[in-house]
Amino acid sequence: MSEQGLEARHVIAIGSGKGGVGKSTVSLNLALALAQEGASVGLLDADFYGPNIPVMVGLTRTQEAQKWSFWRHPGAGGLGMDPIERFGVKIMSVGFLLGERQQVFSWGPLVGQIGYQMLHHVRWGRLDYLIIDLPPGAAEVQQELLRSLSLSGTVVVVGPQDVAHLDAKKIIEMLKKLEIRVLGGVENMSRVRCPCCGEQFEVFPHVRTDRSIWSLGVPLLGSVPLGPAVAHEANRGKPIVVSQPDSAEARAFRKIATSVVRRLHSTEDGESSPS
Ligand SMILES: Nc1ncnc2c1ncn2[C@@H]1O[C@H](COP(=O)(O)OP(=O)(O)OP(=O)(O)O)[C@@H](O)[C@H]1O
Repeated sequence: MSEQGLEARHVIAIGSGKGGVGKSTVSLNLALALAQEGASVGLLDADFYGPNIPVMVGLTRTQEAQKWSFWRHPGAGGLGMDPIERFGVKIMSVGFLLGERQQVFSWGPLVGQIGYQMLHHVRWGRLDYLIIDLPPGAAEVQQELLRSLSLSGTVVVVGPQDVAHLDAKKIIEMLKKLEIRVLGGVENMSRVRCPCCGEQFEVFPHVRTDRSIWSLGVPLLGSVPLGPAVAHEANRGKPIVVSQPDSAEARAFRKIATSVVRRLHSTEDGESSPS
């Protein structure tokens, strides 16, 4: 799709019902896995309340912004803004424009405008995929942002807890109402992998299928185990897909990338669910 500054074949938003389930981790590692396959990839961190992608790629801004500047579209006499390239992915984040500890309380009315600006007034160049990390939840802010985007589809990230699925169902209902396609779900931190023997086990009680998002016919794109290295590497600014490409977690992210591409090229909905 091509509209003003953005020329992307596919724009994919990553959402979650709850915070902390790994939405940014999935967004980043999915973008990197697609880039490793030779695609031209952009990543827009639109998580207004917790823009964590900069930290996860080793970039932080300490200086607080005094006001939000609206820069103009590059083609309309404005300068536009360049994304920052890390590990082969072009990145733009709310976190590049605010201080790391800066809290903004009144995003509400501006979200649509800022979302549009970060999408269309940034010099992304030609992209195969633009991945968008949404704020968690299904409130007015998320709806406003989603309305301002022209999406190929969405991916919903869930944790292994009953309540994570309960909240994720709300975002799926919201996407249905907005007539936005759900490409599938990612189950993150579903199992813990023992660093000594590699054996995997569940920490939380298994979510009953009828209470899970899979009961809504959402296809499972892949499951990522809870691996301490994912968090350690992210804190060092080195995403796991880049720093430990042979790990079980990196392999899981690459499998998710393959599933996403497959889903983009299929028109069918409602596939497999986890056992
Ligand atoms: N599979 C995993 N194994 C271990 N740690 C993980 C995994 N996935 C994510 N984490 C860690 O969990 C924490 C939360 O992840 P992340 O920031 O991606 O969540 P989020 O859903 O985007 O949160 P929020 O929306 O509240 O910002 C981070 O410290 C991250 O490194």
